[in-house]
Amino acid sequence: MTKIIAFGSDHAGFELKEILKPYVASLGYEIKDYGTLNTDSTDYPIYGKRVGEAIRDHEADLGIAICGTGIGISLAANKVEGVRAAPVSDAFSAEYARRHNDANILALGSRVVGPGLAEVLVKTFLDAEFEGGRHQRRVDEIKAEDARNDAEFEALVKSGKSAKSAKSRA
Ligand SMILES: O=C(CO)[C@H](O)[C@H](O)[C@H](O)COP(=O)(O)O
Repeated sequence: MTKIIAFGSDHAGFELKEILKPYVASLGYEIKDYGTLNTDSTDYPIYGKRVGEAIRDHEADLGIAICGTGIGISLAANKVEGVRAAPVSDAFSAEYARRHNDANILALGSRVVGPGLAEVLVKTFLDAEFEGGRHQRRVDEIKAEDARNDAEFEALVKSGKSAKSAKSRA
């Protein structure tokens, strides 16, 4: 089944978003655009939230969120339950954000990376697969925190599926 990629950006990321959308479509993905729709000054939390909610609500499989640095929009997206947004500007991190962290949103800084590197980062991210195994346990621990479910986190630790106890981490 064709995977759906949710795009979102603020004004700083708009032009890069418009460059990346046809590129990602050419790779065989379906595109959904959650704005912004022009370069008028706006606020990145709006679009980080929208892309995050698209992932949470299963409207899209993965997201690409763009602001000037990639930081603000990833901070906003990461407030949405189930979102793991990774601000990335190198290919190694783009690959391992998927392989080890099961990141579901790639956050890019349009003032950090040019369009050529951005395409490499996007393709690397989309091509990589989550490895599971020991990484699943760690992502599960993030999910437990994500839901602010301390009981679930403690249960994971007690079950022995977690590497260390919560106390030894403190
Ligand atoms: O990078 C960003 C947030 O992390 C934003 O895209 C903006 O670049 C930054 O907030 C500056 O915004 P400006 O209004 O374009 O100066």
